[in-house]
Amino acid sequence: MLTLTGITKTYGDRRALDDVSFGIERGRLTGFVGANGAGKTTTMRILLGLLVPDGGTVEQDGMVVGADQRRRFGYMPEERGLYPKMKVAEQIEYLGRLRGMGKRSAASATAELLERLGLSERAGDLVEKLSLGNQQRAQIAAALVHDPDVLVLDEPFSGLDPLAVDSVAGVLSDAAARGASVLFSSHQLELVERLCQDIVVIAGGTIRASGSADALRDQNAGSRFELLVRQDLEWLSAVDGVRILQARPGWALFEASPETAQRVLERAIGSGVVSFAPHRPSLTEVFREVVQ
Ligand SMILES: Nc1ncnc2c1ncn2[C@@H]1O[C@H](COP(=O)(O)OP(=O)(O)OP(=O)(O)O)[C@@H](O)[C@H]1O
Repeated sequence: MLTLTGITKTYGDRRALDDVSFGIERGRLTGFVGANGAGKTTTMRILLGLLVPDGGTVEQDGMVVGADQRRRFGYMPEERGLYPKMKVAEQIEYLGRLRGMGKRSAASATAELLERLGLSERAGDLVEKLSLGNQQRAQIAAALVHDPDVLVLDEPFSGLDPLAVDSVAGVLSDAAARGASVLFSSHQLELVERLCQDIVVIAGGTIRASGSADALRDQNAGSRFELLVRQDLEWLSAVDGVRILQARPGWALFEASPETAQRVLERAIGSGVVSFAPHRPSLTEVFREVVQ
């Protein structure tokens, strides 16, 4: 488990991170979400040792992370950084060798990753000849080539076509299945919801929520209920303490205390209730709620 504790970072007089703490578990994908300027890149750069925090610690299994552990990290920075004049496969192999791989294992890991990411045919092209999306796939291969223990990726899915999204999702999930701790930032909440077991939400430099996606959805289920009846539901808006969030004929999503919800249910029984249940929010709804 990789743990950040009490991280603060100030740029000039602007506080970018304020007491940021969360964990990234092995064997799971953790999605890092937050609006523009929330502090994701700053956090990831600190995690990778590219930026020094003003305070706080980064630990792996209880030990402060240093250069040795970071050799087993893989990362894709916000500013994509491959050499434009080098051939794709040569470059990924070279990066693998820099991280201590033998020539043959670097070559075979590169070939396998390029194949999985749909880039085999471009292996001999110069990086600068690739489209931006293909450069991004090459960058992801570079982050993964040495089979890292920890993977940190700044928006690995931005600008990728749907097939590329699927292949990148596949290689990240496999890395997690082999025991890596994987953290990636994204603005695509539906994708994060589909892929990630764990979520961290940041806003204005503070962590607003973190934990398993299921737990976050349950914790935020709170006071929302969904009601489906056979007859009309016009009476619902007149019930004291009910706030209707969405409604269609015979169906409504509303907010109410448990006691009020109980009264609604009693009334609904007379309207031919089909279903009545607490509403489990989507990640997008949780996100809106916790960043407010
Ligand atoms: N080098 C810097 N100098 C001054 N301020 C900075 C610097 N880098 C980031 N900031 C500020 O720190 C805050 C956090 O920025 P950061 O890049 O970490 O956000 P982010 O969540 O990654 O945003 P985005 O989704 O837009 O990439 C912002 O207010 C940003 O303007």
